[in-house]
Amino acid sequence: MQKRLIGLTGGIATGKSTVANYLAESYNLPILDSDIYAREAVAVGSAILKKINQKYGDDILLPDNSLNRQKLGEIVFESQIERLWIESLIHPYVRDRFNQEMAKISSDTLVLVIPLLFEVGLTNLVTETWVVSCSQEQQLKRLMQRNNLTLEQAQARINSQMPLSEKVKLADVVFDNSQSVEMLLKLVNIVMDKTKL
Ligand SMILES: CC(C)(COP(=O)(O)OP(=O)(O)OC[C@H]1O[C@@H](n2cnc3c(N)ncnc32)[C@H](O)[C@@H]1O)[C@@H](O)C(=O)NCCC(=O)NCCS
Ligand SMILES: Nc1ncnc2c1ncn2[C@@H]1O[C@H](COP(=O)(O)OP(=O)(O)OP(=O)(O)O)[C@@H](O)[C@H]1O
Repeated sequence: MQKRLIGLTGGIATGKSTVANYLAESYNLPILDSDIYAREAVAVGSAILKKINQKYGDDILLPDNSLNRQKLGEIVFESQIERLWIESLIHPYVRDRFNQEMAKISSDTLVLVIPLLFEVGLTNLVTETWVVSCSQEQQLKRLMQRNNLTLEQAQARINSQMPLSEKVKLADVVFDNSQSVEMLLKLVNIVMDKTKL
């Protein structure tokens, strides 16, 4: 039987992790998360971190030699050229890690959390696409609060992604996370009930 591979995406800070954590806890579904692999890619001692260090100097590292993510974030979300360079290093690694981990999991249903699912064209990895959405105002507010960003920094991160309205159009299933987390999780229950195989 064809495995059910759910590609969970959305805008930055719209609620993907909230949905993924709930699917893991309440439905016992295995979750693979591209942000985790992207962090693995730049681990201390990795070839990719060395390249980043060579390009941006020692200021891009923290005292323990790990990546200063805040500093790299300021660079890549301000410049498309820098972002494309980082992506060209990290995305092939992330794709390989997905393939490796997917091969190990025997469960019928699997969730792949991929913020850039549509931007990077990874939809061929999944059998259905879920988008978590919310209003622009809420997205900005949640992002600024969670990452302690200014309005300009948060807006730059949002602008670096495909507009949420376009992701909504491309999705098989859309979750409107404009209200409470409880409401979001209720929507997840409804979709899980309806799509039970
Ligand atoms: C720039 C970095 C160091 C900032 O790290 P930080 O800890 O602040 O953010 P984190 O990694 O937790 O990402 C948070 C969110 O930012 C968004 N985001 C990350 N990278 C990108 C990108 N290249 N383009 C658009 N949005 C992005 C995603 O929605 C992601 O969920 C980091 O995001 C990164 O390494 N990005 C490049 C790799 C990448 O494209 N990752 C996306 C998943 S493959
Ligand atoms: N319905 C909601 N009401 C209020 N806050 C919420 C709601 N849903 C999520 N949040 C908060 O918004 C922030 C973003 O949520 P979450 O981390 O799930 O988003 P994400 O899409 O996984 O983000 P990222 O793209 O950065 O990985 C978190 O601080 C979370 O607690």
